[in-house]
Amino acid sequence: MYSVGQRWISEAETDLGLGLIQDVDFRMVTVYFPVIDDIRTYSKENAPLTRVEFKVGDVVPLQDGSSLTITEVQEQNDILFYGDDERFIPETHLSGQIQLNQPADRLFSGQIDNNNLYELRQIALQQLSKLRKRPFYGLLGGRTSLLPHQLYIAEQVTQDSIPRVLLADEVGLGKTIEAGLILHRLLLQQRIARAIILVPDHLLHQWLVEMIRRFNLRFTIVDKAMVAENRLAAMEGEATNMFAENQLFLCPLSIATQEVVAAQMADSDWDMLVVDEAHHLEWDVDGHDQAYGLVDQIAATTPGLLLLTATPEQLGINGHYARLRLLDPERYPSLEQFLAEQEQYQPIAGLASALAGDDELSAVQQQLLADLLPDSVASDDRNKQLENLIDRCGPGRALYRNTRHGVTGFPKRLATLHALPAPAFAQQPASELDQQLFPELGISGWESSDPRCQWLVELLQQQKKDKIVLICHSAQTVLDLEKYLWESHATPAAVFHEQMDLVERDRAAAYFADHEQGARILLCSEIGSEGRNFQFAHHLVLFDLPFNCDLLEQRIGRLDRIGQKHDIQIHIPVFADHASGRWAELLNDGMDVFSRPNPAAQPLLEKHKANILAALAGEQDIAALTQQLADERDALLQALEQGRDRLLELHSCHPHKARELAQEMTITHIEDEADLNDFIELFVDAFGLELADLGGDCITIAPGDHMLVPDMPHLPEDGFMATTNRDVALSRDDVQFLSWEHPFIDQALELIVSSPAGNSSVGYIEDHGHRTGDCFIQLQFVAICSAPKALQVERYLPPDAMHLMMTPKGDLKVNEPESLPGFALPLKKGTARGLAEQKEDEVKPLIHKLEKLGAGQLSKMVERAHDKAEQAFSDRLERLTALSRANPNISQQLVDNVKRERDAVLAAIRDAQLVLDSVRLVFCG
Ligand SMILES: Nc1ncnc2c1ncn2[C@@H]1O[C@H](COP(=O)(O)OP(=O)(O)OP(=O)(O)O)[C@@H](O)[C@H]1O
Repeated sequence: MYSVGQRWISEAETDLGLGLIQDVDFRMVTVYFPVIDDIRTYSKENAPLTRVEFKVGDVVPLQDGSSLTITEVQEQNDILFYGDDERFIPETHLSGQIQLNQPADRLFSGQIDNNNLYELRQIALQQLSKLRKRPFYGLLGGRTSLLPHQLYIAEQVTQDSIPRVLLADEVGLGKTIEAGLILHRLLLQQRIARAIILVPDHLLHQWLVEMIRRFNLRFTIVDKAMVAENRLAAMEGEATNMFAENQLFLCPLSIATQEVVAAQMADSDWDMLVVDEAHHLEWDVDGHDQAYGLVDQIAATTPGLLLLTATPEQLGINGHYARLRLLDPERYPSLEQFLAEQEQYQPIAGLASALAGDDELSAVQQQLLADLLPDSVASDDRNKQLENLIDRCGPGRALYRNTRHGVTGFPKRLATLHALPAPAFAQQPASELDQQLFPELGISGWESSDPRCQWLVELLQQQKKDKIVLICHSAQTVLDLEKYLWESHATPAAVFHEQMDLVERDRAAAYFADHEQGARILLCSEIGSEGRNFQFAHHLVLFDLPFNCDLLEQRIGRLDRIGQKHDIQIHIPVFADHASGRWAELLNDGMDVFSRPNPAAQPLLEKHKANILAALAGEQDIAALTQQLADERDALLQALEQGRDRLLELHSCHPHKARELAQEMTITHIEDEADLNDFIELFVDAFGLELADLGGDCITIAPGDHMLVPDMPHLPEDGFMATTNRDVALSRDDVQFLSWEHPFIDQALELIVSSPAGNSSVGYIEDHGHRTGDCFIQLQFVAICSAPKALQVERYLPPDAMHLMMTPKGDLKVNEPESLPGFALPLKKGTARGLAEQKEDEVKPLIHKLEKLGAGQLSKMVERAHDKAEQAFSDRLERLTALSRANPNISQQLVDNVKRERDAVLAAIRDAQLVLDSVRLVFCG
């Protein structure tokens, strides 16, 4: 078969050009590829090579740069000689640049793909088109349950431009997941490439793991070693920006605020900045902290900004305003205006609720609607009116907050106060608040006389096997308690406090999480009260109570989060007749902070701070104050529920739409799962990978011995375990969750459509009603737009642009591949080649004719896509323009951005080209 000097082409890597056989032995064949000036050695048995033979009429380029129009072909000693009227050239002299990857060229030069590969290519094209058109593309591939409130936010904020929003869902409702969904979608759509996440130090690894495990997003951690290396390089005169090498970074706040790191970070270009626990960014009229300054600086030049906090007002309303200002400076020009607006939401919320509930509008509400939305008052569409009202007159488009009230399905919080006698050290007069609330601080050996310690031991005994999280104010208390439990009762505890380094903290959390061997109790200082996931436990001990209701909410939120399956038992040991006992009573009976997240609590604490402090010190009647707080709490809650919070709820999650979206996505996922399983089987088979069924909906995919493409990205050397079943993926971290959005599948799709694999094929059908030997010609065209992917032009002009089929009788079928009478069956390669050669003279001109016909359809296709895109953009623009007139929520810059995007999309559509993607001849057998 193979002879030295012959020209062959690699079927899998056609971009290598025309290869020259250099050596053949009894087992191997060696081919030199001039284009890459390199050789490849293949086993003779199954080399993916095709012999290249040109024919009379072909024009071929030669090594000397000239070309030859072939008029005669001769063969001597297995080598072809091509001649025209003047010369005869051996095939060795042909240029190596020749690339036979066009479908028709491949078909008639014998590079005929297996029918399965052709089918696979069609599936890949259709699937890519389907994915690109999906409004929720990028939100299905995460290893997450499809929760309506999260999907709604992620879809809403990524629809138009790159989001700048405050994700302020109550604790544990999934802000990290929402941020992950948003990042995943934007990265997949290539609308962003460079992102940095700033996190409190103790949440660094949790973020890293969540991003990889759930979204396959690999972030580079900025750590001390990286900073030291950068410093060293600078000292050696090789200064570089440490953020230049990679695209996705996770940086602990303590490192981000170091001068040299902050400077390099601010000097880098980012597409997205994410800040977790953003309430720590401190701002006041008089100044701000370093972290706020850094975020302010980066936010000014970065298109996307996500701030995450469950307790936006934890450090005061001013700070909340300042963070909103970072997101949208034009919407929030001054603190005074912001505070004034807070007072005016009630009538708007009343109107919004009436519209949402389809209630009859009162005369006052009708007038309000006319005043607020003069352009949509006449509309019958209540949904639209509601949307417009929330858009234009709500607390701002930058703020999203889901609450348990809206999301539902959470377990109960059951708090028990345990009044214990105050030990002697706690009865000393204490002027400082900290001394009153945390009397053990600074007292050595306190644990031996503190009844809370013995009480804790008893609690551990009572709860038998259940895990317990204990949170207290200080690291020293944690250490003392650990010692006490171990030395007095041989009870090991996991500890988590600020004096441990990050690795030790993660190890401690893992030790506690371990079901079999782990500790039963985790002792945390206040740093354990933020962000961490301890929902596998349902007993929480609040060993002391901080003077901050939002902080308490954060503590309880460690257990009361998505995934919690039990009611949460909150145990609160306090001292009777003591500040700690009085504080617990005020919190429980006055402000009601333990039974549910209570938005009225922190404002009440701030308002009555002086009286509360006096009551703690025993200088004021506690019963009267408790009653006053309870009365005001109910009134404030009612006002909030009827005002700001109601608007926020309506804006953050339209329950009906959110449910519909989640349902649609669930159905799509089920369909996807079936399609994807078929695709994986075909792909693995066609590309020479190994697939094994492990049972329980799990498979392994591994490299095979005869891979079509030697190095497949995202395919580890020893393969990987995977599942397409979301429930299995959610319960098993050791298997990858394969979806159409998984990088391995995404790469597989790209690999198929960007290579010639499957673009020329021959098959046959039985039971066709035609003469044996007749053939159907199938041509698939793709639309190519040379526009950045970020513009997502494919939403309007999907790649699988047109399918043409000519029947043996000469009838033309447009976009009806299913009208082929029967499923095309594969032929042996030799038979397929013979049939294609036989029909070449007849079919080649027909293919050219069909190609021209296809090209003629381009203008109509472009026109349709243009109209569709224009319509979509005009809806968006109309809304934005109306908003910007009526409400400062929308800046002119946003309108201009959308216009620019529209112009670029329309231009790309106008310049689209139609290209023949694949050809198949289907013979009637
Ligand atoms: N859609 C989901 N599917 C599966 N698990 C989820 C989902 N959403 C959230 N979780 C899990 O619920 C827990 C809480 O989620 P997350 O950490 O995102 O909440 P959060 O709002 O950021 O919490 P916090 O207010 O404490 O910072 C985490 O363990 C997370 O992995």
